[in-house]
Amino acid sequence: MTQFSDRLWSEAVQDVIQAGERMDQRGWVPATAGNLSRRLEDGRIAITRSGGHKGFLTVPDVIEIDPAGRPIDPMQKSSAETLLHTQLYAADPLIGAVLHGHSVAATVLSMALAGSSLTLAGYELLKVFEGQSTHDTVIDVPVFDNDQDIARLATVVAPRLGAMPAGYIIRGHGVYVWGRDMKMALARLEGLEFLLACELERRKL
Ligand SMILES: CSCCC(=O)C(=O)COP(=O)(O)O
Ligand SMILES: [Zn+2]
Repeated sequence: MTQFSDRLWSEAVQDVIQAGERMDQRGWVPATAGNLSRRLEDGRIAITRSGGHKGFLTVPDVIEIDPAGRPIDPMQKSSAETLLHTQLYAADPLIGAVLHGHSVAATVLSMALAGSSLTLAGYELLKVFEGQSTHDTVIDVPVFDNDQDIARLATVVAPRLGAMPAGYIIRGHGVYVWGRDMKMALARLEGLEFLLACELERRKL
């Protein structure tokens, strides 16, 4: 490994650690919930180890996987949801970071909804999502039933991947959001979580 690629790896690991801290500050990664990944400019993928608190990540908690989701070191165990990250990287070469959190709003709202999508309309903050320039728009956020078989869940997610400007929700579980880099993924996650919290509040009125 060259000095240059070492630097890339260190930056990616720091991005993941800092994003985990930020998600924890917002209450989106309770207990051992959530997982985070970052694709490097050279194509390598850094992802969180399975288990452990994502708000207190250290350098060895971020490990390298190949594009199929296999840890480069077979002794290491990457996130149980690794395939949901790698399917996004495979679908879009512009994606540089993927975040998964378990917020109260995403969990409660998706359990209250019967359908396969949540409609968000009229919010100024919708403009945080790709291609949106006005509040006067409607975004459908896909909601998939939870499944402990992540490979099977990935096959259910796959057909809708092209039309997810705000990410997607797994019912009773959490959200998946991504971006061209970690900063963008965090902004989108913050935007989606804000809107989910708004929807939850609206239902109480
Ligand atoms: C107690 S959280 C259950 C697993 C999960 O949904 C999650 O996000 C964390 O799994 P990981 O293997 O990435 O730690
Ligand atoms: Zn999860």
